[in-house]
Order: sequence, then C-alpha cells, then structure tokens
Amino acid sequence: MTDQKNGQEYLSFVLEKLQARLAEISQSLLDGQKEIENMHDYYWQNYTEMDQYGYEDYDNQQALLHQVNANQEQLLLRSRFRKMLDSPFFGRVDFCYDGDDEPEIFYIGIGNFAERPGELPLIYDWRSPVSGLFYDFDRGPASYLAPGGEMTGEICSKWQYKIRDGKMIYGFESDVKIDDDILKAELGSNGEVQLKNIIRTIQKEQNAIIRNTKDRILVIQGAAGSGKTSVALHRIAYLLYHDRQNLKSSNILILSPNGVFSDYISHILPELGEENIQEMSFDLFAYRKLQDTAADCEDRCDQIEREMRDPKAAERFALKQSQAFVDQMEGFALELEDELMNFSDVSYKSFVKSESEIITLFYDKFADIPLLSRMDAVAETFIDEIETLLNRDLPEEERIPLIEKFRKMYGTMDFYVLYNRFLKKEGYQTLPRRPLEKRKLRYEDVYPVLYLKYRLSRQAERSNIKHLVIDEMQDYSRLQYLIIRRMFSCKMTILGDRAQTMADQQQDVLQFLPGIFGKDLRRIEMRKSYRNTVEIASYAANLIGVTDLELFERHGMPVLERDVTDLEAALREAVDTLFPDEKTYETAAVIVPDEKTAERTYLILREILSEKDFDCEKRLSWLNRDSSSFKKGLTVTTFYLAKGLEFDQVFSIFPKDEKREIMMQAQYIAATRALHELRVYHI
Ligand SMILES: Nc1ncnc2c1ncn2[C@@H]1O[C@H](COP(=O)(O)OP(=O)(O)OP(=O)(O)O)[C@@H](O)[C@H]1O
Repeated sequence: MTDQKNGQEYLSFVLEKLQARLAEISQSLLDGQKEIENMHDYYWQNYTEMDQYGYEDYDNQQALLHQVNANQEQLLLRSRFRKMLDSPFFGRVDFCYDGDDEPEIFYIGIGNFAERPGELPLIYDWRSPVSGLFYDFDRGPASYLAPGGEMTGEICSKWQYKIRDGKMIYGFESDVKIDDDILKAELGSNGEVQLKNIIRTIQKEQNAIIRNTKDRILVIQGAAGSGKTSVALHRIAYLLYHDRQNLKSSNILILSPNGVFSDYISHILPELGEENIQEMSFDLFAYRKLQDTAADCEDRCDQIEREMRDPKAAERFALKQSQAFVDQMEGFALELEDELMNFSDVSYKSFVKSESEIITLFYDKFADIPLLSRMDAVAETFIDEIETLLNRDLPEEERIPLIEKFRKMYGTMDFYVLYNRFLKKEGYQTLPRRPLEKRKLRYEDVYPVLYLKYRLSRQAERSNIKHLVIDEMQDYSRLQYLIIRRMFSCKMTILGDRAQTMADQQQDVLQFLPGIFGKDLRRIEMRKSYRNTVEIASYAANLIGVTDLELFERHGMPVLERDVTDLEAALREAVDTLFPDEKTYETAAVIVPDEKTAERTYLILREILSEKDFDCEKRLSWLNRDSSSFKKGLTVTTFYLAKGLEFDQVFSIFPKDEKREIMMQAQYIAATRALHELRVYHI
C-alpha cells in the first residue's frame, strides 16, 4: 500500500493506476468496435429474413445504439484520463471528520479517477463537494455539503502541487489560502494564447460564485481582469457536473460579444472535461430574426464607430433604447389593436365566417394572443369548423389561401412599415421607404423593431435553454434586456464591468435589471483584479477615476507614455520594443480607436516588420469584425474588439488630449488588456 501522505509516492502510484485503466479502456474500445462491426455484418447477412413486423430489426438497432453510446462514454473517459496523465492532481486536503482520530486524505484534480468504476476515487474532481474544502477553508475547522448533509471536521493540512508531464515540479504545504506565490507565478507566466483554466488557484470569493446554485439570476459586477469570464466558464463546468441529470451542455447558451471572443474561450470547457456550449452574439440573432423585415442590420461595431464620429448618435441611441421610448411603443401597440384592423366576412365554398363572429373571436376569445398572430387563431377556428362539417382535413393548398384571407384584415404585417408609422406618429425622423431587399436598419433601430416583433407576434420561447450566460452585461441596453426577458425564462449568470461601457456614459445595468428580472436577482461584486501588474492596473484606474479597485501584488515594468507626431512614428517606436523576450511573450497587440486606423496600422506595420525579418504571414494579424479566431503573435485591433481579450504586451495608440468619455473608456479598455507591459502613445 502506498503512503498517501507522500505526494511523490502517491503520484507514481496514481500514474500506474491511470496507465492500467487506460489500457483497459483501450481494450474495451476495441471490443466495442468489433461488436459494432459484428452487428453490421449480422444485419447485412440476415436483413432479408428478419421478421416482417421489424421487431428484430428494431432490437438490432437498439443494441447498436447502446454499443455506440457505450463507446462514446469510454472515449470521453479516455480523453480525461489521458489529460490526467500529464497532471493527475494539483491539490490535497487532509480532513479529520468530527469524531475521527485520523484525517482522510483527498487529492484533487481535473476529474474523478478511481481504479475501477464505482470504487472510491483516488483523485477527486475539483467540482466534487469535498473539494470545496480546498478552496474555501484554511487550516482549522471546516465543513462541506455532501449529498447526505453537512460534514464537519478540521483541516489538518492543505497541499499544492505542480505536476507536468507526469513529473512533480513542486509540492508544498500551504498554511493559508491558496498561496499568493503560486497565484503570482500563474499570473506571471506566459505561453498561453487563449484564456487559461484557473482550477489550481480559484480564490475563495470566486469559488462562492462558481458553486452558487441557489440564485436564479446572478449578476456579477467585476473590475477589469477580476476573473469574471473565467469564473463564468468554471461555473458552467460546475453546474454541468452537479446536475448531469437535468442539464446538458446543449441547454446552456452564452451571449458573447463576437466570434473572436468565442474562439478565445472555446477550449476551456473541453479542457475541464465538458463539451463546448452554444454561443451566439445578440446582434447576429437580431439580424437573423429580422430577415423578413430588413435585408441588413447594423451591428454594435457600426454604432461605436458612428458614436466616435458623431456625438449626437449616442444620444439618439440612448433615447431609442430608453424606457420612455418603450412606453411609447407600448402605447402604439395598444392603438394598433383597433387601427390596424379592417374586419370583413370570410368565405370558403358555402361556409361563411361573419365579420361580427370574427370580431368576437378576435377581441374576446383570443385577446391574450399577440395582435399579429391572433388572426391565425381565428382562421384555425374556422378551418376546424369546416373540417368537422366536411369530416375531412383541408389540404395545404386550400388551408394556406384561406389563412391568407384572414391575414388580409391587418392593414400591414410588415414590421418595418409598422415601426415607421410609429416613428411618424411620435414625431421622430422616419426610415426611408424601400423594398425589403434594399432596407438596412441602423443599430439604434434594430432592437426597437425586434421589440415590436416580440411584442406583436408570437415567438417561440427558447425553452431548451436552461441557463443563459451574458458576458459584458454593460453593453446591453435596457431594451435588449426587455427582449431577453421575453426570450428566456431560465436561470442566468450576467457579468460585466460598468467601467468598460463603450459609450459616452457609463452604464450600470444594476440600476434597472432588478426592475426587469424581479427580486430573484443577486448581485455580487468582484473588486480584485488579477490580470494586470500593479503598475498597469493603477495607470488604467487613474484614466477614468476608478477608486475602489483592489490590486493583486504583482509588479512589472512602469507604464511608458510617449507623445508622437503621427501613427507611423508610434509604430516605429513600438516595433523596436516588440517582443523583447521571445521566450516569455507570446502575444502583443496594437490597440487603436477605430476601424480605419486599425487597417492603416496593419498596413504600416506589415511594411515595417517585413524589413525586419518578422514572419508577417504567421505572426501578424488584423483582428476585425469578420475575424473568427484569436492568434498568437502581434494583433492589430480596435479597443472594442479587444474587449475581453488579453495580451502580454500592449501598445495603446490614441489621439492626444482626447477627453471625451467614450475615448477615455476606450483607453481604459485598451490599457487593461495588458498582462505585463503597457506602452501608451499619444498622437
Ligand atoms: N483565481 C485565478 N487564478 C489564476 N488566474 C486568474 C484567477 N482569476 C483570474 N485570473 C486571470 O486573470 C485574467 C483575467 O481574467 P478574466 O479574463 O476572466 O477577467 P475578466 O474580469 O473577464 O476581465 P475583463 O472584464 O477585463 O475582460 C486571466 O488571465 C485569468 O486567467
């Protein structure tokens, strides 16, 4: 029997068991594959003789499905155990249950591992109840919630390990919270291009959010770099682990800002042993939903670009997303109940539905159905009556024209036209009258039109979604949240940072979210920032007057600020300091205000860098709104697309003396993207 107290010895022991289990799984996969082949052979040899009712065929298919699923499970296990061969565990808690003399030792890793299925684990999943001890308590009295109730006792010791390629790099006893030195080493390390998983060093406050299953709607206001996105992803992994019966990865949806961000976080869940989940940008969703209303819709990037050029654009946008505007739309929707309708008799062959019958059905029986879907219900009633009398179903080619006759009683069903009527009535500037294929909605109008669509017609609720995650919550308007509430009635994790609002005024969504989602909402604040060095974080906070930030003590180079004559001068200087140490820096970014400057920057850089033996093809990329992946090397982008991402080295280039709020926030966002080194150029 191995000495469980000796980490090194335990490592060798576990590695041996992992190898053995992997060999068994490989064998069982081979057997399973053989079995599937046999079933296929049997089927092709015998299918002509199978019983005429198909029972045998059905049995055969079920057996095949069962075997395929079993193989799938084995494949997943194999992939997890292979990952564990690299680093089987990272933590350990020695816990003495009340009433016991000797502590039990729990090793904690990326997943559960037992010598054989159903046996006591040799390694515990970081999400298991007992692992909570590791994150939540220091040495001393502690407890955790097991399925059977609360388990109390005392933590006698806590250990942290770093294991790579199956070799122990270090292991030491850590007295108190997850050791600051380890965290510092993790934060100071490079070599990761995408977001990292943080299971080795989850902090107590973060753990409370990850393991929170009580609150229906959790809203996290967190400073830049406080770990919001990381925590949200670990929370998803935790929820999936804890509610396997009811929650599948397909039941979770992330509303994320753009495709690059999706790529940037895409590997975390698979790394944590879970399947990836669906992601969607709200703008793309709106565009798809409005395909029958306008051929094209602007997205958020268009709006930000416009706001930088035209300060009035922000005002117009704010107005059209405000509660006052929604109230006006509500008033308009009520008036439409009468104004939109031209009732008349409808006939089909010898059957007639009279105008007065239609009116009664429309305003009494079906009053709860949204206005523009209501006539379909009236039509269905009439069709039902006809079918009963005829004693047969109406064929599609007769049903559809009949339903059309009912729909003709609406003045229009075109949401573009309706919205325009509304704008005119309330004295706003109207949209140009155009056929569908020539219509393009400005961003300020996209969500009002979508709101009208949701308000006036029946839309399928996305009931398969049981948990919605909204990242960058400050970038969604009140109106967008009103639509989200109509679309989803599930649990939510909503996270963001008011200081990173990309508009002229910081938006604290917490002021209106309780009014929209009700009292079930719990607010948590994360003040401690982990991403940046103290120098960078203090510089950034100073830009927009953030005062309540707690900094993690990690120091680096001072922030360099330089005045330069033009973009090219800034870039020439930047290039001289780019990737000072190729071994430690993997990613760098030049961050500028707008799209045009980004394109120009990219072209200039390509020229300068080609002279310098820099592999531009592989290591220089221009991240624009059509990009879908995040690459290593030097990235050129705008502040609003850099949001949520991080880089070892950042060059922030902005016009000098630009004090408009949107530009100050832009510079704040740019600065907080830097992990280790920040250089700021004022043109
Ligand atoms: N407990 C932790 N252990 C190790 N690293 C951490 C921890 N918490 C956060 N980090 C690191 O801090 C950085 C910032 O995390 P993340 O991107 O999740 O923050 P954020 O709050 O979403 O930031 P922003 O709003 O600025 O985009 C990442 O590099 C992440 O790995």
